[in-house]
Amino acid sequence: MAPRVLISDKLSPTAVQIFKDRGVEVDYQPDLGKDKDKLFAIIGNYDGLAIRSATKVTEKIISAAKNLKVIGRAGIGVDNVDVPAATAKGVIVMNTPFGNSITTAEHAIAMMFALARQIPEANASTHAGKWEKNRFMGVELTSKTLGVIGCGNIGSIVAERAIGLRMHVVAYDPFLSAERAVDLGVEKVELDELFRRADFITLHTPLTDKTRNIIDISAILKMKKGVRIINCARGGLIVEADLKAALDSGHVAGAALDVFEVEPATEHPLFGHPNVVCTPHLGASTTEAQENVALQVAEQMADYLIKGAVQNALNMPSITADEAPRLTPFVKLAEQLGSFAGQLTEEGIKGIRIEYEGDVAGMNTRALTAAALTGVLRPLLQTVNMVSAPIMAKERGIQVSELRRESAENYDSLIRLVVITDRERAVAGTVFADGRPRIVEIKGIKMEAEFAPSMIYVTNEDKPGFIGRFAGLLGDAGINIATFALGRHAPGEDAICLVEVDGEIPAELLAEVQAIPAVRQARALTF
Ligand SMILES: NC(=O)C1=CN([C@@H]2O[C@H](COP(=O)(O)OP(=O)(O)OC[C@H]3O[C@@H](n4cnc5c(N)ncnc54)[C@H](O)[C@@H]3O)[C@@H](O)[C@H]2O)C=CC1
Ligand SMILES: O=C(O)C(=O)COP(=O)(O)O
Repeated sequence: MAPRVLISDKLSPTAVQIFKDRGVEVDYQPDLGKDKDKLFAIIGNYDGLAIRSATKVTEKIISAAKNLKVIGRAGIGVDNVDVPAATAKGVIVMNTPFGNSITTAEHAIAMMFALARQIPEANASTHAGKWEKNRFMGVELTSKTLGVIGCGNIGSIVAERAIGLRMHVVAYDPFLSAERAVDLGVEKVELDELFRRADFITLHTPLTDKTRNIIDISAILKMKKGVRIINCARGGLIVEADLKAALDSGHVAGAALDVFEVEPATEHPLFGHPNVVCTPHLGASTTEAQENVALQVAEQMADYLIKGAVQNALNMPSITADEAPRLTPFVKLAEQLGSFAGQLTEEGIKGIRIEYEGDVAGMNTRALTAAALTGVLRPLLQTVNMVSAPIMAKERGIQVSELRRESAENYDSLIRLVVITDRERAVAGTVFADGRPRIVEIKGIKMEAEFAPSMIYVTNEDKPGFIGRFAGLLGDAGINIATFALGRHAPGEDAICLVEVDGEIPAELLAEVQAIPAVRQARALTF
């Protein structure tokens, strides 16, 4: 069945077309995002949800999203999505990190000019036939200092444009390297210094617990009297009541706000203030940016739903569309090896080491490790997947490590999964030329078996007579053997057998196998 996507915010028709072209069923309801009850009622029908900022994807919505696999944000900020809740539920959250950044940077520059020359007020006055030439006196931007808070994609475009306007740019961003600052031509400073020196301040950080309320009254009091503030990032970065007080007192000469603490903002204490310029979250609203983000989000979501490719996900390693076909059998192998180990491990797992040997060591091992963890954890957590497995393992205190070797002894590629409890148990496998995963080693014993829906795994002492009795019990129980794989360390030592059977394995049969004197353990496994 074709995957189904709901678009719940206004997106360019390009997105609808791309979904259709790629074989994804699409339901375009551009106003639905505003109706959280309706969204809650219908979200269970969809595999994908494409949004902008109006749709709030809360934990409650995610809990009702029974089939959801991917949330695609046609834009940058994902503060309207409960990403931890999505991750816990195994839902990928992806955004389009560059599609609207130039447009948003241009809006910030436009807002800076609007403030400097009071363009909106002058425009309204002129339209009203007042010709108040003497009322409006602006300030020049040239030679002024612009403080950029958050110098990532958008902040650095704003900085470049401002330098072009002959402004001096100081930037505060803990993740901005000294080299990047030099390349951009900005001066990297601490936040207090930025507050002290800037004539204009523009915000370009995401809204996080660290950045929320970054501009409050104590910050404002560190700023120059007459500072002008521009916010085209997120409303929660500024304490709006503090900003109003500072505008009223004249400490802040002007503010330009594209974003608000509560949106849509239809009434607000700053509305009507003569020194405040407002736009209704228009930062990303140009034809070009909306084409970019719609096209990109639809391609990314369709690639994931149809081909398993992952791009620009915030909670899952990337898998490109090119590598997906080659990686897929190894993802399956890693998950099945994990599942094998997970089904056999009853003690608390302290750690998992995944060893990649040969060609597979050069592949996307982050994705493979996520798949292996999924397999290990599935017996405990039915809904775990590659998105949620790494965080679930971390929450359970399981230390995960990867080891890569360029060459493998007997195969082009080998994955060995080692589960560490009070001891270490290893299982290894490969993918043959037919694209099908095989187990090739269990506890250091070489053997070869395919993973099958119903299997019996037996460890025993290598003694004559065991196989005959074991096969006899299966025959007596009417269980047909499909394949039979054996391995042992050395004559008379530890031996294992992995048998694929048709149909389910009754518990009584397992108990009978377990009672054969040479048998150490007999377990039913499913893949
Ligand atoms: N008004 C609008 O329509 C739009 C608003 N935005 C907003 O702009 C934000 C920034 O977008 P990008 O530049 O693309 O993101 P980005 O991730 O490229 O850059 C954000 C920068 O903020 C920095 N940062 C993080 N925490 C910080 C802190 N505590 N103090 C100072 N800097 C900090 C990061 O190091 C990073 O360099 C988005 O998160 C989104 O909320 C984005 C697009 C449109
Ligand atoms: O991309 C972002 O972060 C934005 O804020 C743009 O929001 P929008 O898609 O215009 O609702």
